[in-house]
Amino acid sequence: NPPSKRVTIRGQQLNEGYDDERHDLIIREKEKWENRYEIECVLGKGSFGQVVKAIDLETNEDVAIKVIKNKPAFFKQAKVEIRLLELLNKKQAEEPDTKFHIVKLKRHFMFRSHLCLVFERLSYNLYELLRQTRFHGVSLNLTRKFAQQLCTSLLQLYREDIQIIHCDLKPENILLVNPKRSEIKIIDFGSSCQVGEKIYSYIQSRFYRSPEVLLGLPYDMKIDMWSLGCILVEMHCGEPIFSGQNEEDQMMKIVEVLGIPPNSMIERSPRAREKYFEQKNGHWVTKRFPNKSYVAPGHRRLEDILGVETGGPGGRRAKEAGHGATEYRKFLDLLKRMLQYDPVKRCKPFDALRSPFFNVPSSHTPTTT
Ligand SMILES: COc1ccc(N)cc1-c1cnc(N)c(C(=O)c2cccnc2)n1
Repeated sequence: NPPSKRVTIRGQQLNEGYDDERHDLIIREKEKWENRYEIECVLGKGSFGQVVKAIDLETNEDVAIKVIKNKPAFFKQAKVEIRLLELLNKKQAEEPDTKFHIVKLKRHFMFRSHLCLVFERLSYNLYELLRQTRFHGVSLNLTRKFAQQLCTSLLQLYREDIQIIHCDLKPENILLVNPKRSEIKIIDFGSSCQVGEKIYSYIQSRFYRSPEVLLGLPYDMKIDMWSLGCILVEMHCGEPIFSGQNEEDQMMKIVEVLGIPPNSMIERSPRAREKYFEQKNGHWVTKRFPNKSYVAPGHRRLEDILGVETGGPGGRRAKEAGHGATEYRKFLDLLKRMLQYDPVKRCKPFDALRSPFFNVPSSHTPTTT
């Protein structure tokens, strides 16, 4: 690294000057790594490190290289991601006709003390797609296509021989394969684990965090189904259904729509009494939150959020083909089964895929945003 690019902390160079102060590798465009990857630019940054755009000169493929921070904790979690993705790749290779809708990890290598994961390069994520709609949401038909692919993906993750919990499903972690098509893939298994190997209790991005995680209860793959329900409402309405500013606010926003959680969940929860609920006349009620106004529990109806009888979200889909009350009722029924408080009652991917919401003659489903 030329002296200008070298970073020193108290006179010490970080990783011989290759790393910046956040333990990320300093990326220099046009560099060639491992005499194979021509580096173009940084696509994005995350807590794990950064993603760079590159060309694999050996295969002439466009790739995305996830460059993990040069820190033990991130290295360790990335090794988990590699193990899980290699398991999924193996199953995909054994079952070429099975749809996984999960990003393909091509290989990994060490470079200047950074673990690097080489992925097929995908296009932009569903949050960026929502931004393109000025956060008005995509059509019900496109939402249905995303829903079917994501339910299919969860079906594979739930399998007895896989049992992977993604733990961070959100629009930013779902990427279009091609900017002009509706095919999507799930990325970023950096927070994932397998059932029986759960080590963290503080998981999932807040807006998509399941009730059982908010309550500090045991969790399993069902937490991803909760996140999926939240994502599907957001994809069609344009904004998150539960946009809590902190965990208390998150729970309250869920209570506004779904009412008070089941007694069995509250009574088993170490956090419930401390953070969210108290008993009054033998019933569980929400704690008073000063300077906060919430709709009474269960009084913000999902039917109204979707605009089932009123022309869709904000009435913006009135009279639009494929957006009648009948279609919305099917969508509503599926969402109510995904957004069940009790993970035992929450629908499984196998049942979700049999929802009437997915029975639409293909000739009627033009894809528009
Ligand atoms: C256009 O693609 C991207 C743009 C921005 C960012 N941050 C990532 C990507 C991108 C593209 N292709 C991919 N395969 C990936 C990933 O697999 C990925 C991204 C972040 C974390 N983990 C995996 N990420």
